[in-house]
Amino acid sequence: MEAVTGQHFFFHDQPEHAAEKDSCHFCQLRAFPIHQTTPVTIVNAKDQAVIPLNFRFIDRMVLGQGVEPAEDSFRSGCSCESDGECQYMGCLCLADLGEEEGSSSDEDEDIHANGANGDGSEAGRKDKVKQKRKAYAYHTHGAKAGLLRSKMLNSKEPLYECHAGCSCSKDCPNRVVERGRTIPLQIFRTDDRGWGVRTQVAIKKGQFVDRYLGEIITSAEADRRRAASAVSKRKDVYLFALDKFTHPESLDPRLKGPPLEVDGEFLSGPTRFINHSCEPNLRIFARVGDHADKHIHDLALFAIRDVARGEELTFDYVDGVTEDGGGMEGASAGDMAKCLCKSRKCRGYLW
Ligand SMILES: C[S@@+](CC[C@H](N)C(=O)[O-])C[C@H]1O[C@@H](n2cnc3c(N)ncnc32)[C@H](O)[C@@H]1O
Repeated sequence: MEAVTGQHFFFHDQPEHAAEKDSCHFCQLRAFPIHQTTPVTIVNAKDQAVIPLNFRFIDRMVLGQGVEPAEDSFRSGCSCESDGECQYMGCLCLADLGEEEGSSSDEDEDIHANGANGDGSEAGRKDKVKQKRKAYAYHTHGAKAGLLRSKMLNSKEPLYECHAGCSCSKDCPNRVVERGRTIPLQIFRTDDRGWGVRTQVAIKKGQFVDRYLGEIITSAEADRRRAASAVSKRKDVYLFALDKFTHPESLDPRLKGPPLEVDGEFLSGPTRFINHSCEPNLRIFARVGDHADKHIHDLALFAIRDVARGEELTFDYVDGVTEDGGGMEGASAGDMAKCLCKSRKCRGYLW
């Protein structure tokens, strides 16, 4: 670790080291536009290991061969007249959501705190309850503004957000993932699971942490990479299928399947180093901006409980789903990767 940090601090601002600088992980992280306010740091106080040299930090998805975003003619966005409208029926970005059956307890908190026009009046509260409202994912008011509402935390529903093609501003409350990471993270060497990630600030339940980035590849290319990997189960931990909207009868040929996959093994952000826990503090959600890009939807990590500053971040790699419903039948223990999460709810194996 000292060897690489020394090179970075003493040589990477010199033009003759440009090639070396390009492959330096510290320089890649420093080049992120949000580095000054929201840095990602790397520390190893355990051993001499360094981040794999064939890995590169990126801050946006990379589209692999044969993967195309939607054509401009298929793009759309909402035409809401103000940011506040982007949580109600009529915002095109929420068009795929069912209407809510009455208000949830989460919404009641917003209503009681603010009333219809933010004046806290009882009349305003009643008006607001009467309004038809879409199942907008985030709290809009008060201390919880921008946090995922409780009912979303346990849901497998995708998050629909406004985006660059919309008429609302970049401050629209429905652009939480789009605005990006606001939490400084540290990649650190764990005692027993290689690298892990911890937060440098306290995180609130429902707060967005970061996206899982990587190279978006076709399913054929993902299969090829699995086969080429010496231990294919190991390859699986870096591959995530973008299958949230995949359906064999979809009218969109790109959503009929098989889905595209994200490979974070060699190109990714800090979330690629987050370890698994059977009792995690984060959960991964599918997030879509422009509906024309559902085939390349985002994978967004949110806190599902309050997380203390310095705590290691984890998510459940299989989101609680085991092939046989939780038991170990059908697979021999020798094939399975032992889980070291040490939680009370540990299932014993990663997959
Ligand atoms: C996506 S990577 C996470 C970062 C990884 N620790 C590293 O050093 O690059 C997944 C790999 O981390 C290790 N890992 C993650 N969570 C684990 C756990 N709960 N128990 C044991 N190993 C774990 C396994 O080796 C797994 O294949």
